[in-house]
Amino acid sequence: MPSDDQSRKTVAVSAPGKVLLAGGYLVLDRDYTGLVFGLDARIHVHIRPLHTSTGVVLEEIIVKSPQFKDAIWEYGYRRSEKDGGVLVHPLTSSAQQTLHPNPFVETTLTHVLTYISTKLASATNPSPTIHPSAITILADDAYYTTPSNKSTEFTGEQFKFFGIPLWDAHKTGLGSSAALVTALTAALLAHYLPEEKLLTTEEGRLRVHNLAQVAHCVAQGKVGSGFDVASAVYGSCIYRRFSPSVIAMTDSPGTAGYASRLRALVDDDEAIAEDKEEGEGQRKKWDTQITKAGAALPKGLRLVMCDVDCGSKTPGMVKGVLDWRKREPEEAGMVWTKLHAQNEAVQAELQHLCQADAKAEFSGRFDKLSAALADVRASVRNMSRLSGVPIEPESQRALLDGCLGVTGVVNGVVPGAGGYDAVALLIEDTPETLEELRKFLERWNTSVAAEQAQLAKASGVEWEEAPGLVSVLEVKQDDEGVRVEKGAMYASWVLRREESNDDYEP
Ligand SMILES: Nc1ncnc2c1ncn2[C@@H]1O[C@H](COP(=O)(O)OP(=O)(O)O)[C@@H](O)[C@H]1O
Ligand SMILES: C[C@@](O)(CCOP(=O)(O)OP(=O)(O)O)CC(=O)O
Repeated sequence: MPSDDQSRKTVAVSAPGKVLLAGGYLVLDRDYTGLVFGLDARIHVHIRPLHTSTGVVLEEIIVKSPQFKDAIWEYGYRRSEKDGGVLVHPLTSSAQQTLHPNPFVETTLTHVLTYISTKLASATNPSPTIHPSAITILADDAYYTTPSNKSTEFTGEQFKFFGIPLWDAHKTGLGSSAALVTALTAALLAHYLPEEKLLTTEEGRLRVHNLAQVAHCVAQGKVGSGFDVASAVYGSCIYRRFSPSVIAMTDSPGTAGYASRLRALVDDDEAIAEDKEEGEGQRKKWDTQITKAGAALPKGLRLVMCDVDCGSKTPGMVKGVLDWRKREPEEAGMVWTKLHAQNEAVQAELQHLCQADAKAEFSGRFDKLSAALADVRASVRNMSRLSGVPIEPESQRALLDGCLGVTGVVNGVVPGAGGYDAVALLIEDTPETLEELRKFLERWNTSVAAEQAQLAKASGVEWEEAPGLVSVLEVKQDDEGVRVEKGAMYASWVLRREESNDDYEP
């Protein structure tokens, strides 16, 4: 076995989910910022060398999500000629893979392996071997609504077996794809490159950020602002996006010179980067601004997410809002300006409260914050009404208003793109407030279920018991971005599924 293969390490990396508390839609435009909190729900990626029992070296990477049924993706890869990079293709032997591709995994492999191939290349070894590996993805529970009728949980373990295929899982909207792409990017870099300081230096972290942004943008069709990848890398922050032109590489993997261009882009390398429009030697093409100061919650306040087990399709909503903005620039411009000022007022009040932490707590301490969030909600509803996109739909408005009636709930918003994803509340951080909130949601669910049953009866439809509609997600704000984890905590998951593939059978 070649010595560079032996030097490859088994590595585990995790990255956090997110909630965009303020700045939805506006943050798509570089003139505006978004306030994003990282969460303690993380996506974990474990990577190890893949050795075949025969010793035959295959160009293959196997990716598994063992918490879900049938979630195995097998990829072959090959270096393309003329510096075109590494092309990754699904191995067609897996029928599931054809039916259920995983573009986020595939695109990340293509881009990160291409980048790695340029980093490993040297004058004496221009085409270094990329050895096969086995990757395991594990997600904290909060990313998916637990199916009420399929509790196949392994007690005492950190991760849950969901008992359903990934494509049937209901997402809670915490940003699984951005956390996955970020953790996978960092894990691949740490595994294949002989680097110790990937996540402990600013430069290393920036490289993970740039590469993950490119891979996520390509997989997602370049519709997002990248706030979710930024928070997966850096944790909570105030985010100003990079200019869209930064990642406007018009060619695709496999075209001559793609690998060097990708490397130049990711490393922001003036020696190789050529930007004919902006002039040569333009270093710092990446103009992302990530500010950690000001993206914190004061002591005594915590974030709570309430899952509504429904979900919305963000790209369609983004299109709807942007189409309206194009159609009605004056009307939308007024909403943008007002909402921006209100978002900034929320940021300013949070900062003020953080600085005043040392002072004694007093009742009414969060009144100003509550009012600032109410202003934001009013403008978001206005945006909803004018654009015709259900950003804070009526049912979410009623839920938020209902929660506001619980003592200790400061206020809440439909985060990010809004719609029917989980709502975010800021509450006083006491066990009593959380308990009261849970009780309120139980009553809420009972009354919604009763209402639905009555409607069904009136229309003559057979009634089945309604599932729990709204629940508190076990998740909190957490400041830390992508980090290296101890591999040992994944051992049972990495091994269990290999020993017993029967577990995948329905
Ligand atoms: N546990 C997982 N294992 C493998 N891929 C996953 C996992 N969770 C999410 N993904 C990938 O991320 C996609 C969901 O991304 P997206 O629709 O952007 O939702 P989100 O808002 O959670 O990011 C899935 O279709 C899948 O490709
Ligand atoms: C509209 C947006 O500004 C915010 C969307 O935030 P969400 O948190 O709703 O995102 P998804 O996880 O993709 O559903 C689009 C963007 O900035 O990318």
